[in-house]
Amino acid sequence: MIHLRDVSVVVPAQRRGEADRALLSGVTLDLTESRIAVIGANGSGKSTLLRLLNGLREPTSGQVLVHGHDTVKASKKVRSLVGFVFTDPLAQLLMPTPIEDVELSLRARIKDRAARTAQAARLLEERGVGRVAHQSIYDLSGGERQLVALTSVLAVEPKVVVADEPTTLLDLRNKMLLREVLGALPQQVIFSTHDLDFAREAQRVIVIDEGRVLADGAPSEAIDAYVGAMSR
Ligand SMILES: Nc1ncnc2c1ncn2[C@@H]1O[C@H](COP(=O)(O)OP(=O)(O)OP(=O)(O)O)[C@@H](O)[C@H]1O
Repeated sequence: MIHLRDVSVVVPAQRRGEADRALLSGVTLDLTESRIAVIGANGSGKSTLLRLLNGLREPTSGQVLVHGHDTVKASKKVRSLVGFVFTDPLAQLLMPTPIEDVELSLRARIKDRAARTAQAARLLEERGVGRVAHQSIYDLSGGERQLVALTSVLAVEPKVVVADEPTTLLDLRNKMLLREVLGALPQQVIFSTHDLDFAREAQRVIVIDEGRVLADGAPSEAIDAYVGAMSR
């Protein structure tokens, strides 16, 4: 459960004479549903919103609470509660091979090395990427990489998974597979997407426009509001 209270994110002017720039303005949201999609035009503020949810970005004003923990004051706790999946898995895969990457995620919970390796192998197997466990991450397909990144994120057993356009770089087959995998997770999943069919699978859709919430509610109504706004 995540609550945003009158959150704004403002970046200071880069040059003299320029105004400060608000990336998000006065956003208040109670994120309680188990599947929430965030949609909006390029540059509308979707990534900025999602990054607030695990403390990757701090609000300039207002507050973000994750299961009661303030993302600024309790950033370490919040990062353990919220796993973040990036559009490009290479942005988050830190180790040369999948098995090492998942092992790294498991380091805090499993001290014994052999047990950790065995668990990493089991988790990769469960996600259908066991056969590439020892391959270089650079030799994996985009779909395999995204599944490995997700395996590493899930290895720390977060309560919430936040995914920033997780299917954008994937082909149709892998898009479908990842949608299925995310759909089956027991965790709360909050994702941004430009794929309106994917957004329709959520219980709730939030439309961001120029840093503000333009619409928020059942998928069909929120998507209609978005399409209407984009057609104007
Ligand atoms: N650190 C920053 N400093 C200045 N501007 C920034 C910063 N981070 C993001 N922006 C700007 O804020 C706006 C919103 O960016 P954001 O990445 O949240 O959009 P988005 O809705 O996720 O876009 P897309 O669909 O293209 O991924 C963009 O115009 C971006 O250039």
